[in-house]
Amino acid sequence: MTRVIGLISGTSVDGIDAALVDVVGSHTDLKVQLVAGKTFPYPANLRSQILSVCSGSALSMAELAQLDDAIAQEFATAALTIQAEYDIAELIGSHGQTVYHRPAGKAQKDSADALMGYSLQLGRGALIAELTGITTVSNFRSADIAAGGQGAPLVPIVDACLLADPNLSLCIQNLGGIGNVTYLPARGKGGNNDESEIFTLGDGISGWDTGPANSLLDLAVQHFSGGTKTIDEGGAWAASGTPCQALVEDWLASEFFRQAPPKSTGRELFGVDYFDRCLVEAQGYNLSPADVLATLTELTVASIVHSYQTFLPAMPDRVLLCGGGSHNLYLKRRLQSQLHPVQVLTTSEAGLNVDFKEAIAFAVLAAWRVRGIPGNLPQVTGARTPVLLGEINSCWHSWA
Ligand SMILES: Nc1ncnc2c1ncn2[C@@H]1O[C@H](COP(=O)(O)OP(=O)(O)OP(=O)(O)O)[C@@H](O)[C@H]1O
Ligand SMILES: CC(=O)N[C@H]1[C@@H]2OC[C@@H](O2)[C@@H](O)[C@@H]1O[C@H](C)C(=O)O
Repeated sequence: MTRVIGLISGTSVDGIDAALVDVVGSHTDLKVQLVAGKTFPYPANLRSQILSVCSGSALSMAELAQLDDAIAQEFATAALTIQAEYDIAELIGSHGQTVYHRPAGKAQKDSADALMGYSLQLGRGALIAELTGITTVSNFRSADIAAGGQGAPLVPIVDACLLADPNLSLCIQNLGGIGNVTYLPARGKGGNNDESEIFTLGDGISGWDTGPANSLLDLAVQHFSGGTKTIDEGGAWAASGTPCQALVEDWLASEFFRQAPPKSTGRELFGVDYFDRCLVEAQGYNLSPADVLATLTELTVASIVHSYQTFLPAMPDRVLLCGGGSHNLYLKRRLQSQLHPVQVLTTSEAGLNVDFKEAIAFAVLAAWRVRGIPGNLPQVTGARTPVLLGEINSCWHSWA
């Protein structure tokens, strides 16, 4: 058993999810026990600095260094706090804070080469290791990208190990700032049922980013509330509106939703500029703020359902939701209605906490990294091969 701390702040930039996890086994025998989980909100000024960088504001090198260290310090404090009342962890897996994600894509003008991806997560692991005295694995996406992959999503392999069902095909649908799905065929049907090797078992598994989940909803809430609210609690505001289907259909016709996997995205596409364009287009339909929120919720729902219908071999038997959007009851209800007769539940109902699944996944990926086990699924990210994910920042001084 290895006690590991998993740390991540996602595209919602709401704070650091920290999970103290006991990890046992490796692939199909993988077991995790969540000892403690807590979200540490960013200080308001740090959050707005990060959001501004994510929306394309320029930064000097000195400001970049300052931001990187400020984030690393918050992550280190989260790690020290989460384990304060428990036996200390041997390892940290820190995803860091994504501030820029450029997916691998089509050839650049005048070049035969496909454009390589680039993804930047701040909160350097070396500083977290130094401040906590715990060896820290960080920078998880770069090796997959160097191998020609998208660098995302990375969680599907952990979903496969922890959630695959012998009899039911599943979609594990994350509803964070951005949405992503892992498709898991029933283990007993068609797929390889080898208990020892996830990369052959990975045969029928697929996964990709589905598009915006909450990023546009949060921007809309902030806009319509004059900055007094950050989220639509339970989806109540959106539930009081009516979605404009004509707008949803227009938006769904855009390139990202038509693109076949492997694909990933971020706030670079579904951020402030996209939301501003949505607002302009909504003006033509005379929509109230509640109608705009309902319409943006419907975009999330339609993009998910459309991508399952288009890119999966068959609709799943069951969808398990996770991420903050699984607390949005209106979003959940609309998904349930559009996916009918597919059953919609949450990963918590399958034993994996909806709020800490991503942090748990990076704890597992860190444990694999130090044991020399690759962590990407090439058929998901598009990488040429499985690769070791993450850089190990050893903490020598804690051994002295
Ligand atoms: N009670 C709630 N009601 C409605 N929405 C909620 C609730 N709780 C969380 N959310 C939504 O979930 C978002 C946070 O989700 P989460 O923490 O999973 O995102 P993230 O991890 O930052 O994103 P990503 O998975 O894209 O990296 C919030 O910004 C909000 O929109
Ligand atoms: C670049 C980046 O941080 N991508 C995140 C983001 O948030 C959701 C979606 O976009 C997903 O693909 C990815 O995160 C999860 C943790 C992943 O890699 O599986």
